[in-house]
Amino acid sequence: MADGGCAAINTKIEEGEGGYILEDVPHLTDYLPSLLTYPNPLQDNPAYSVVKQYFVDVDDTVAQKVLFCFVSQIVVHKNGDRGIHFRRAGPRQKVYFKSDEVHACIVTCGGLCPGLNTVIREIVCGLHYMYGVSKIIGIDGGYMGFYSKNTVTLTPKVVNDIHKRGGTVLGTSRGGHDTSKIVDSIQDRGINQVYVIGGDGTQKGAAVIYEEVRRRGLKVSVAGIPKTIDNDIPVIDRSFGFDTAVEEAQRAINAAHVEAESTENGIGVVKLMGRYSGFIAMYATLASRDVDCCLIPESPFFLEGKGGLFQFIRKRLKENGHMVIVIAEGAGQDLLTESMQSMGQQDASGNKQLQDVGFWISHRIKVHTFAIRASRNFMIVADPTYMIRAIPGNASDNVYCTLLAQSAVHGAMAGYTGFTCGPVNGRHSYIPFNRITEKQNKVVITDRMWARLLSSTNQPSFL
Ligand SMILES: Nc1ncnc2c1ncn2[C@@H]1O[C@H](COP(=O)(O)OP(=O)(O)O)[C@@H](O)[C@H]1O
Ligand SMILES: O=P(O)(O)OC[C@H]1O[C@](O)(COP(=O)(O)O)[C@@H](O)[C@@H]1O
Ligand SMILES: [Mg+2]
Repeated sequence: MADGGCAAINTKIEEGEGGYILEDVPHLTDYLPSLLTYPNPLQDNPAYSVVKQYFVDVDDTVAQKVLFCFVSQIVVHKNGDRGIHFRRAGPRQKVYFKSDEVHACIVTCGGLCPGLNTVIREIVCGLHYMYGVSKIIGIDGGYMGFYSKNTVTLTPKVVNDIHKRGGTVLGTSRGGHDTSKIVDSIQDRGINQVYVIGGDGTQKGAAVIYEEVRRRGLKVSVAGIPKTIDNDIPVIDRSFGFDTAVEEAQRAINAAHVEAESTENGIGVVKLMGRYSGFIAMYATLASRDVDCCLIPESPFFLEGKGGLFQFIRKRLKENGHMVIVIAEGAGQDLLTESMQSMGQQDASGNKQLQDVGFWISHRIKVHTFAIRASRNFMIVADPTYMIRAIPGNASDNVYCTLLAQSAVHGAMAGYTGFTCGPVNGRHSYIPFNRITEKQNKVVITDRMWARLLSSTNQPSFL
């Protein structure tokens, strides 16, 4: 696998007076200075021409943090508030591609996520209806599809209904990122806009594709659309599909709760996705109100002794006669490796493969409650992990996916490249790849949201 970092060409920082910093994204003219520009075809589009100030000012930027002690604006110009800013997403007055010159491709990589098909649909429709583009292809089966599979022709008709389906119509995969073969394929096929939909691994892959494209001096825009069901991508407000996943997770929690409360001392355990971040578990718990204890990777816990999980289970069963435990898949991995042999295995993309915490914890609880006769050992273990991500996006995610897709299309048409897009403080922005791949967004257990959870479940903090 290639290494995703090349700070020199990925970092474009502009500093203004008074501490203003723009973490800008690359532009094709950074290495192809004499490119021609064309008027944006949207200016003649009857739907958009009525909007006042439809085009985004080239100098508009979005503040990462709104400093209320200074100016409390989110969109500012150069020399505005101090702090980090990103370029505001949206249509520009000038574009760097003629409609009939564009040959776009779309690829989806990594794990599934609700809304993937909506993003594909809206890139195709955005390119077609807003910019008059007709040459759009889909890459089959993730990065490796660039060099090992045939492409799929994408038209508004082909993608018309796909947002109603879960998964990705293009297929996806882990591993197989061969930068030079991918860029050879881009070059050989005459592709000049690459839309890459995927998580942190995918965006690292997109960054190296951009670097190689630039090294070869190609007029190719590489645009990323961040995807992760775990909501662990930093900088952006939230990731698409997360809202849908939380909603679906609630259904599983409800089922576990109904089962648990229907029997004496019933315990429902619901295992949810969240490799390194417990956002799905935390939000599903807060939303459902049926959960007695939520365990996430960011908050270590222990089983035995004073203040431990077993003591809490005994107390809750005594009080309520049943309980529901939600556990994120990455929680308690340190405890598992102590009691099981660590496998240390990785998937094809190099992600650590986790041991099954749902199976482990339910087994440990069963043994404990049996020993103390606190329960008749009735236990339901719900593992809806794949059910919450293999579904279509809900209404809110679908609207969000549309905005993301349109931001990416506007950015590529305006000649930006090596960027990913997403809402920052509610405003869609173009963000350099390195900013979203250098770290993960995690639940901060000293923040108010986790405190709200602790107070709503009244579980121990295990500190
Ligand atoms: N550091 C990296 N450099 C280049 N490609 C990468 C890197 N990490 C992951 N990839 C590629 O990105 C794709 C998706 O990565 P993966 O981690 O499986 O999912 P996600 O993008 O959802 O995090 C895979 O094809 C993988 O080979
Ligand atoms: O079974 P798979 O495809 O490896 O997916 C499992 C993983 O996918 C995730 O949903 C995250 O996937 P991504 O990194 O692709 O966003 C994790 O929560 C989970 O550990
Ligand atoms: Mg990932």
